[in-house]
Amino acid sequence: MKVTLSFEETSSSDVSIMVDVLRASTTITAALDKFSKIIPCFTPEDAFKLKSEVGGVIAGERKGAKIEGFDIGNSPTAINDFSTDADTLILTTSNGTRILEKMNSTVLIGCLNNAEAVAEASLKVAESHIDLVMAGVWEKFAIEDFLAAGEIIHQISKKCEECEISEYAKSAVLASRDFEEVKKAFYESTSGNKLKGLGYEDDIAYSLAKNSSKNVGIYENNIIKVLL
Ligand SMILES: O=C(O)[C@H](CS(=O)(=O)O)OP(=O)(O)O
Ligand SMILES: [Mg+2]
Repeated sequence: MKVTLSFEETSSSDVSIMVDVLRASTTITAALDKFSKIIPCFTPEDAFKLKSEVGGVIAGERKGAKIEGFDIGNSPTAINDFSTDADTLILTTSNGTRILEKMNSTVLIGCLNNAEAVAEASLKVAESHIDLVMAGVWEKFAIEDFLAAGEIIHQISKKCEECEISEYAKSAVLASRDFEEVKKAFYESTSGNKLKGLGYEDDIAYSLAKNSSKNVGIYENNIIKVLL
C-alpha cells in the first residue's frame, strides 16, 4: 500500500482523504452527527438553488464569514449548537468543498477529530494507494492541513507497517509530532488568524481535539454520508 501526500488535487485513483482541518473537514465530521446527507456545492448560487429544490439546512462561508442568507457559517461549533429536524446539510466553503470537484477516486473526509477512524477506514477501503489531499487556503499551502495530514499518516503507519510512505508524507508526520507546536501553528496560521479576527476562535480549539469523533465521511455521487 502506497501512502502519499498531495496539494489540492489527488494523485490516487484509488482512495483520497480530503484534509481541510480549518474548517470544512472538521465541520463535515461534526455535521455527520446531525445530518444523514451533506451535499457540497461549489458556489453560493448553487447552494441557494439546491435548497429551494431539496430543502434542508444551508451552511457555508466565503473568506471565513457566514454567507448572507445562509442558516449557518462553516462552523463546527455552530453546527453542533444548531437545532433542526432536517436530515440534509448543503455546504459550500472556500477550499474544502471546492477541491472535491476534481477528485476522481473514492474520497474520505479527514481531520484531527477523526484521525484514527479515517486512517483505519482508508486501510479497509483502499486497494493500493491512499493519497492525503491538503485543501490549502485559496490555492496556497496551509500549515494546518499539512500537520493534520501528518497525524492521519502517523495513524495509518501505526496500523500498517508494510505501507510505503512517501518522503513528503513522512515529513508531515515528523512535523506533527510535537502537539504543543501543532497547536501554536494552528492559531498562528493564515486561516487561524482569519478565524480569530471573525470571532471563531472556538472552532480552532474544537479542530484540535484529536480522535474526538468516529465519523468518517465518504463522498460518493455528490453526497457525503457516514462510511458504515
Ligand atoms: O471557513 C474557513 O475556515 C475557511 C476559509 S478561511 O481560511 O478561514 O478564510 O474555509 P475552508 O474551506 O474550510 O478552508
Ligand atoms: Mg481551510
